[in-house]
Amino acid sequence: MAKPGRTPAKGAVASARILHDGLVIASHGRHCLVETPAGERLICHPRGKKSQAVVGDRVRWQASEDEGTIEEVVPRRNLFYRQDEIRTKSFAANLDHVLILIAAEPEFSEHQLARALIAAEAERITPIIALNKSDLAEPFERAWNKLAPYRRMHHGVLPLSLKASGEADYASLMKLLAGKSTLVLGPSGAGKSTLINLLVPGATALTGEISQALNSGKHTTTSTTWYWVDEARTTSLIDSPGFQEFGLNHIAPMQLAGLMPDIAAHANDCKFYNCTHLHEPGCGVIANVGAPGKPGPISATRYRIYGELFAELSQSRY
Ligand SMILES: Nc1nc2c(ncn2[C@@H]2O[C@H](COP(=O)(O)OP(=O)(O)OP(=O)(O)O)[C@@H](O)[C@H]2O)c(=O)[nH]1
Ligand SMILES: [Zn+2]
Repeated sequence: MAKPGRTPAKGAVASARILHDGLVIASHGRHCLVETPAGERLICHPRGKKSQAVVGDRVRWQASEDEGTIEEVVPRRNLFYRQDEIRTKSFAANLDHVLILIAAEPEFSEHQLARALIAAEAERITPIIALNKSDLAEPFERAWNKLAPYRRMHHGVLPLSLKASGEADYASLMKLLAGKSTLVLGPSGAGKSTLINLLVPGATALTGEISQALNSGKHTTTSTTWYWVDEARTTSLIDSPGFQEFGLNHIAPMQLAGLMPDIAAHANDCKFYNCTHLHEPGCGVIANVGAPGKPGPISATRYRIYGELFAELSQSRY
């Protein structure tokens, strides 16, 4: 925000009653940082419940003193969120991709990965899985093998070594991400900061400035931040914590199979139209689950995750 033209916008103060376009690039509590089409940034407050915005939202705002009020949130094309028994947490809106970054080390949780992929499918957001630290040969091979079912699914897996081959990784990431808005998620230690700093030099410093602006000088971290990768502002990365405890309470148990592509591929071959794929005779899913020594199109682990999630989501409904 120290960049010329990017200070909280004094120039944005205009006569009242005029609505301006803006993009929400960070939020903290109820207020957010809004960027104007000219690249100026200012703090805005929601007018009421209906104008509560999240990062990635396009908004219409009105100037007030040196700040603004959000008068309207433009209808979203999608909203990536998680939901547990207690609360709903929105990560970001209007996304093209969710990039899930995991690494050879520390070992990742397949359960957590499966949950994030399901949440992305539910909002029709294209997921990308990247596996970092390919320089750690042995753990990488183990993780790569564990990802076999995901490599076979439509999204594939992108191998990275962000520290060892930054330049090559920059090129392969940009090939996928150019012109798109991508939310980056990942467990702690996978290399999320390394990735963001590779694509957005100075991102860490920028985050500090943004959270200071939003918290009136206090040093607390903002939960979600939008970064432009290019000067022309066509490619963006959104950094958000919260890969852990990925609640899927917003998804109905009977929706689940359709959101897991390897299971969905066989879910229409069942004898009963309302098959839960848990125990029914003539189930096309069960018939395609692999067993030790007999790999099937659906991995035994993926099928187990399906069953566990089905039980969890059935329980949370009552
Ligand atoms: N061997 C190896 N280490 C890497 C690679 N990329 C990142 N690291 C290291 O992994 C550690 C974690 O990287 P960060 O970028 O801080 O990870 P993060 O996901 O942001 O982690 P949190 O800050 O805990 O959320 C650091 O010590 C990095 O130097 C890589 O390609 N290979
Ligand atoms: Zn079935």
